Amino acid sequence: MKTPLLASSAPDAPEPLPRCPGGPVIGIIGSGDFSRSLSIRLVASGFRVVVGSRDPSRVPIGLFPDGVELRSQGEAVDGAERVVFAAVYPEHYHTLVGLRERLAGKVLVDVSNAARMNRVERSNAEKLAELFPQSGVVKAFNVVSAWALQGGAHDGSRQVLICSDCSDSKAAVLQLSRRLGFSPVDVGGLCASREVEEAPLHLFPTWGGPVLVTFLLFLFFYGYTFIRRVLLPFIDKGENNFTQLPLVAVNRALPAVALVTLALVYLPGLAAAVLQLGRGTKYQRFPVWLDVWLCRRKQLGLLSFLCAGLHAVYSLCLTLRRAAGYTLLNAAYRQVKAGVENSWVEQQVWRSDLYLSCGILGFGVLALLAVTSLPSVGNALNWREFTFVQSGLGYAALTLSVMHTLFFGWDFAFLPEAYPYFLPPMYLLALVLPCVVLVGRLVLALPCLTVRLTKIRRGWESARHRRPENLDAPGHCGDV
Ligand SMILES: NC(=O)C1=CN([C@@H]2O[C@H](COP(=O)(O)OP(=O)(O)OC[C@H]3O[C@@H](n4cnc5c(N)ncnc54)[C@H](OP(=O)(O)O)[C@@H]3O)[C@@H](O)[C@H]2O)C=CC1
Ligand SMILES: [Fe+3]
Repeated sequence: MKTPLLASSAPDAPEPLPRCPGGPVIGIIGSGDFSRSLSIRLVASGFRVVVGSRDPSRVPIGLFPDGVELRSQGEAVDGAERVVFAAVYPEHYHTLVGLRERLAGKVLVDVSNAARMNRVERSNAEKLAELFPQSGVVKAFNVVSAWALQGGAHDGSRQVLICSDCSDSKAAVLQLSRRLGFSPVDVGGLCASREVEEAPLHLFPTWGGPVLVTFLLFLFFYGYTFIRRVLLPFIDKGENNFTQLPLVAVNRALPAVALVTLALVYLPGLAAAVLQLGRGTKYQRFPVWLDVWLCRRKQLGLLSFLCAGLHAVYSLCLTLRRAAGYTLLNAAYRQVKAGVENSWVEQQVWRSDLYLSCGILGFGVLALLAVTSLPSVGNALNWREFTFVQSGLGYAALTLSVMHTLFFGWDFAFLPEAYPYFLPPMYLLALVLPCVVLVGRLVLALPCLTVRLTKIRRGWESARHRRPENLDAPGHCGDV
């Protein structure tokens, strides 16, 4: 129910709130972005909401969903049954001290973030608890952005870190966040709030390693093509191939990076299988580097997809280059001069069609993999479907990409001119790791190894491990 804009903006002239039937009333102090997004989520989850503003007449009620009451700060606190959110920046907390008595006995939720990392002073939540000693201050929801709150994906996958020194208040907020469709994690007392407040300041913490690996691979392949096709021919014969640098060289490096990165997605799974086979048990932790690598496969896969996508776009643009026009004209002129009427080479037609077809199919499968790595899509699949997509289709994408590269290379690797300055063609280098992975996968598919590995993964242990104390040893961290 939408209230007409309040006649009175004086906070101390409380007007009884109309009590409409429905869920519990939640109070929110502040009418900014977070308040708006939170009220959308609360209303969608069946709560009633009363928002407290310093000046309700200045806040356009249309920005809030139907049913939200817009009142003074004091009225919002009084109207809330138990839980009140402080959706204001922490530097303004002191302006709320006039509400101390009215907030006594209520749960006061602090949603603020830290302004910087490694602070020495107390956390915002600890400061708020000092200002409001009679309220149960709880730190929560700060890791969720206003945008994610509005998104309303009630899939329970989004974690909310919660801490408080008051167990009753914490329990109330844990329950509330579950009803809002989040996955609450109790991280202890209010002393944990400093870390919780700094959590949103980390920038893509799981992407650093994969991005660095992809960047270094790009530098390597770009550097290799620069030396082999530009620098050495220039020093040796004075050839000017520098025009290749902005586009052609980039488009040579990108597919190589995509291929190697995709191989890096499947290599740790093979290494884990080999370790388990060698150890004869799955109840031993993997080395830390392997654990970390296993946990970064999704990021590596998405980066491989990005490079493959860029390669596709670059390749489509190759014919738009001025250089492509000149090369075609020159070739046509030479052909006319030589009196050649038909330049059709059957073998080359097969080669280019096969190479393009494998590339398109490989990219399509890779796109499917990327889509299923989205939590909302992945969550809709059962375990068998997810394994089929991520492992079965993953190897299909790798095989198609290897075939695309082999058709591209054709018989070139067998010609002496493929090795100028004793440097092999780049596509051969890019094929090494993917071929190792594919051969490794085939070897592991041998029945004797598959049967043993399946037994190990279902809990069987070789004789040297079968001791009673092993029964409660920890399992491995990454799923393979
Ligand atoms: N936006 C986001 O994505 C997220 C925000 N947060 C946290 O939520 C809190 C609010 O953020 P957000 O909603 O984005 O900020 P906004 O600036 O959009 O809103 C803050 C609100 O605070 C109220 N307020 C109360 N007292 C004062 C005062 N003295 N001076 C200025 N404003 C005051 C104002 O409402 P009025 O004028 O009606 O009184 C204002 O609209 C912050 O602590 C932030 O760290 C946490 C996670 C995500
Ligand atoms: Fe290609």
